Amino acid sequence: MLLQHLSLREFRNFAAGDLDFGARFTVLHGPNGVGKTNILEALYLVATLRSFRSADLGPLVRHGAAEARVEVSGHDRQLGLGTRLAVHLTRTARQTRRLAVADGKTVRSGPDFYGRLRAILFTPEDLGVLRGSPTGRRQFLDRALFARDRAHIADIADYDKLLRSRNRVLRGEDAGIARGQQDTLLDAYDAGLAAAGARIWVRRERLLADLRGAFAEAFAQIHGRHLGVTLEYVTRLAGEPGAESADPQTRLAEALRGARRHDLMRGTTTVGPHRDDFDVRLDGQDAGAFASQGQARALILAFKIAELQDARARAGEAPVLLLDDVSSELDPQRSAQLFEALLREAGQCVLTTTAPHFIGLPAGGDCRYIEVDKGHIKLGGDSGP
Ligand SMILES: Nc1ncnc2c1ncn2[C@@H]1O[C@H](COP(=O)(O)OP(=O)(O)OP(=O)(O)O)[C@@H](O)[C@H]1O
Repeated sequence: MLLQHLSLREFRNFAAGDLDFGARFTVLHGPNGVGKTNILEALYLVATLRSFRSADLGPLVRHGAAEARVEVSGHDRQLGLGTRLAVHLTRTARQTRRLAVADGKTVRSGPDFYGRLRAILFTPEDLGVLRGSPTGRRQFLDRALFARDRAHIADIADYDKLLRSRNRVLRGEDAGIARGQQDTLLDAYDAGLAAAGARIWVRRERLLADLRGAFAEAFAQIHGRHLGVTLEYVTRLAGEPGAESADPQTRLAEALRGARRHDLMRGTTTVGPHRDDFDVRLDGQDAGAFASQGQARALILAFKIAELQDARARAGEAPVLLLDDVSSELDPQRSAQLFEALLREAGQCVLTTTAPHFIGLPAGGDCRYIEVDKGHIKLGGDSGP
C-alpha cells in the first residue's frame, strides 16, 4: 500500500492532526516530546492493531478523551484502488476496545485486517537488543513476524492470554476451583498453549532460517568479511532426549505436562516460546557479550535489511519502513551508512528526527519534510528542513 494521508483524532497528544505523505520519504521533525513517535505509533496501530510502546491501548487515547481515531488512506497497488483503513479506540472504565474499519466496513477478525498496511519498524531501542533482555529479543523477532505472517499477531495474543490464565490457576488465584478442576483447567490451557505456542516457535525458527543468508551478507557489506556471523533460535525444547521425532505441538504439550508439578511449585509456566531467545555469534562468540557497540549496531541493522529484503520478496512490494529517531544514536558517518543501506531496501519510509539536516534527503519530489510541534502537525510541510 502506498500511504497518502493520515488523520488523527484524540490520539496521544493530538486533538486533531492531518498530514500528507511523501511518495517515498516523509521526515517528521521537531524537538523532543512533541509527538513525532506518536505518529509512527498511529501507523503501527493500523498495521498491527497493537502499539510498540504499551501492551494496553488505553494510553493511546488522548488524556481526557474517551475515544481516539486513526485513519490512513492510500493506494493499494495490488488491487489498483484507493483504500481507507481506520482504527477506533474506545476507553471504558475496565478496558480499551478497538474497532478496525476497512473502506467503511467493520472488520471483526484481526487476521482479516492485518497486512493491509504492512510496516517494518526500526527504533533506537532495537540497536540495544543484543545486549538487552530475552524479552526484548523475543519482541524483536515477533515484530518481524507481524509484518510477515498475519496469523502471528493473533497467535501471540492468544498465547499471552492463555499463559496468564494458566499462571493464575498455577498460583491458585482463581477462587473456588477444586483440586480436580484445577487439573482439568490446566489440561485445557496446555492444549491451547501447545497449539499456538508450536506455531509461534516454528515461525520464529523459520524466520531466522530464511533471513540467515541475507543477514550474514548485509553484515559483511557493512562491517567487512573478516568476521563469521551466525544466527540461531534458542529453545529449551530443542534438546529433549528422543524429542526430535515428535512434531513441535506434541513436544510442547509433553513439555508442559512434564513441567506441571514444578510449575505448580513455582507458580509460573517455565516452558514454552515465552522463554525462548535467539543467539547471534561473531566468530563463535556471543555478540551480546563480546561485540563492540558498533558491531552490535551493524548486526541489528543487517537483520533489518534482511527483514526488508525478505518482506519485499514475499509480497512483491517493499513494506512501509517506520524509522524512529535512529540518527540521534549514531555518528554522522554511521548515520550515512545506515540510511544508505536501509533506504536502498525500503519502499516508502516515514522517519522521525530532531535534526532534519542529518537526514540529508533533498526536499521536493518524493521527499516531504513535516514539522511537528507539541501535538500540532504544521501545514505546508513539504519544504526542506
Ligand atoms: N494519551 C496521551 N494524551 C496526551 N498526551 C500524551 C498522551 N500520551 C503521550 N502524550 C504526550 O506525547 C508526548 C510524547 O510524544 P512522542 O513520544 O511522540 O515525542 P517525540 O516527538 O517522538 O519525542 P522524542 O524526539 O523525544 O522521541 C509527550 O509530551 C507526552 O506527554
